[in-house]
Amino acid sequence: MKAWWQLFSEAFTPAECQGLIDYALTHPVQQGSIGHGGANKVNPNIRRSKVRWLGRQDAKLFPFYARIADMAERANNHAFGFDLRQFRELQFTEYDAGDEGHYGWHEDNAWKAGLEVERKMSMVIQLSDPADYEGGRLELQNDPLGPEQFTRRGDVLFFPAFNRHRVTPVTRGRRYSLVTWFTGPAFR
Ligand SMILES: O=C(O)CCC(=O)C(=O)O
Ligand SMILES: [Fe+2]
Repeated sequence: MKAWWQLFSEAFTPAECQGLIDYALTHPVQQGSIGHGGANKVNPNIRRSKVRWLGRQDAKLFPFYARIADMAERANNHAFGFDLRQFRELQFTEYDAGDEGHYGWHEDNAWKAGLEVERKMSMVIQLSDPADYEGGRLELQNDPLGPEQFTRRGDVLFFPAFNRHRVTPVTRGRRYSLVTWFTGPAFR
């Protein structure tokens, strides 16, 4: 592993980001949960956000998934060197100032013994125009992002799932992000 994160700045255009938001909002909404596998729980103290799942089988999204797969491979080859086999559905996330949308410090992998496959690399895409919200900063524990980094619409960030991170409360407006995880044989 050579870095704690890898950023592709403005990899998607504002129009692409808006198109994704509009399309994602047509999907059924759920309350964001925490935990993995069968143990998913809703705990608003740790996480307050709404999620919508964008299916892997949706032909409309194939080109988009292909671009993500390509970037993921470049990020992994360049920065992490993990053994990754596949990636999950896209999670479209909504954080609203109205209910102080946030997600407290957490890791995305499970650190559970006996797992065959686990989340190893995480990805977040910044879909919202930064003028549309305040707060809602993604913070990384290891090698923190600078104040200007990962603030632009269309920015794509990859990091090891075990780099602890959080999203600070949204204090004005609404922030949308797109998240997915790349899995492979569990860390040993
Ligand atoms: O929305 C974000 O910026 C990150 C969300 C996150 O960490 C997660 O869903 O695991
Ligand atoms: Fe996360």
